[in-house]
Amino acid sequence: MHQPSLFEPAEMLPSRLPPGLSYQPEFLTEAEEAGLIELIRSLPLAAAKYKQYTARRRVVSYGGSYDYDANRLLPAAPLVDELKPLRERVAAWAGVAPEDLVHALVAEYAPGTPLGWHRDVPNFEHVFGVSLGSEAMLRFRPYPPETARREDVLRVPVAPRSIYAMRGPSRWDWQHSVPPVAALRWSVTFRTRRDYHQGREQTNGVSKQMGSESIYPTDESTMVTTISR
Ligand SMILES: O=C(O)CCC(=O)C(=O)O
Ligand SMILES: [Fe+2]
Repeated sequence: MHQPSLFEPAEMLPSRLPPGLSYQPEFLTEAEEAGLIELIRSLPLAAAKYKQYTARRRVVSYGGSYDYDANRLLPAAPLVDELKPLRERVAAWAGVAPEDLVHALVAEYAPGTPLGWHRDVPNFEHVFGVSLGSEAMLRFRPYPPETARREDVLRVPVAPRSIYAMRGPSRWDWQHSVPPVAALRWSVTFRTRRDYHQGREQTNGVSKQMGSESIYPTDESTMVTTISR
């Protein structure tokens, strides 16, 4: 379960956060950020596909690639060596072993690129996201959507060089989205396997039924858009 930590200086955060969300600014130095951006520019990013749609952000994934037609996770290339130092840093921050971060997704958002409302695919449990380049707004709304009202949407600005964690309710009982970014931004998200945590921690009754996934397409990586408000 999420616990408040030193990483959450109250003055940096909106007054309400979805439970289970952690955020820390200045996780990386500017030099580290610049090095990562240079690396990402050399990676084979490609416009992601979601069923018949092509997403506007460009991505490359490591450790697994979700097939939205077959609704299953396919093997993907292992993490490139150059991203292993970042994975170690993220793992240390998150309190997990580096190799437990089995999935990594590098995403590039050109100016004007949004990411639609979704939950990440149910094969994974915790999600840790490092932001590079420019600020974005992460929005959260309760899930399932029919219970959501406009005033339930919470906005969490994520700065370049920051890191966030989505665990517990923020990961399973809320959807998230990113409205069109103003300037070029990248995120590197790492995920643990869902079954890795089973038996290790209480889930506090949080619903993790996969059945809902087919009704509301929920993407980890390649969603164009689902329901916008
Ligand atoms: O860019 C971000 O920080 C959000 C990424 C995201 O939600 C995802 O890849 O599932
Ligand atoms: Fe996501």
